[in-house]
Amino acid sequence: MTTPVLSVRNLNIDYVGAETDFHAVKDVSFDIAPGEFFGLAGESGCGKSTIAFAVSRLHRPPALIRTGSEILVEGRNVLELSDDELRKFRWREVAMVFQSAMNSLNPVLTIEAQFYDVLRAHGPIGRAEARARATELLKLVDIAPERLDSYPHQCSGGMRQRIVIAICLALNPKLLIMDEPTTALDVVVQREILQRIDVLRKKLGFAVLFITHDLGLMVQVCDRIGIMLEGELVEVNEAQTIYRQPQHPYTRKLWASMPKLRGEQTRVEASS
Ligand SMILES: Nc1ncnc2c1ncn2[C@@H]1O[C@H](COP(=O)(O)OP(=O)(O)OP(=O)(O)O)[C@@H](O)[C@H]1O
Repeated sequence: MTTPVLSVRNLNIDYVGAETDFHAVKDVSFDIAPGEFFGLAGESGCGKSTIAFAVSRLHRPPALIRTGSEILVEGRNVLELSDDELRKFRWREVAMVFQSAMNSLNPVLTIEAQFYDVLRAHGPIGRAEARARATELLKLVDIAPERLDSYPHQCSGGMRQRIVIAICLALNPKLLIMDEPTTALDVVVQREILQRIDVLRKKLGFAVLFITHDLGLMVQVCDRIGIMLEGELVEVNEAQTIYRQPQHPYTRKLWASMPKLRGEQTRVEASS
């Protein structure tokens, strides 16, 4: 069997308070295979983002990962990495697109400079080489190279989001975490971006951890889906099973709370 790109084992996370602790993630375990598109769904507050931040080692106090929890990326425990190892781990092994990623670009730097910052932070690279690499990366997300000279405010929301995704792919990560990456965008742009990601992960081989509360969107793009309820992972199944034969009563309840989908549910497929 191939080693999973991500293996989460008995993950317990508390938010430590002055009086009491809040147990936000409760003994969660799941695997993501290389190249797999894996979704985590559940209502707001069920702990999805807390998991995403822990996997990228971006969690901050008061979040506290309990002893005994394991997060393995290709078999290596992320929770034991030193600061130096962490610097190499971020972007190279795991890259994360946040909820409001399109607003995370630096407004006073050109797109080229923002690519340069990431590329240069991970090894010596000249301006010309960085520009060539950035051009290549922009092409992957269907953006013309002239945009390298633009500032973020000169690009649309959907374009900025695709630029952030291209920056995330700059160092060929094995896992791309996307936490509600398209929530602020209209449905057409949202769909286009997810189609692009689907094409890219097939072409480049990275796996995706996709987080959203939109189960309908999730079944269209994911291979497998985990359903979370109040910090617990209550069901993990193939996307089609989640759609056609949901096993857990809460998964059925989630569907019942969503507007009815009409006709056959088909996967999002796009040509490369
Ligand atoms: N800094 C914090 N301090 C205390 N509690 C927190 C903190 N951040 C999150 N929580 C709590 O932890 C729980 C899980 O939050 P989390 O953001 O992971 O949920 P989520 O499923 O990602 O929600 P959403 O879909 O709204 O982003 C929630 O009850 C939230 O209120």
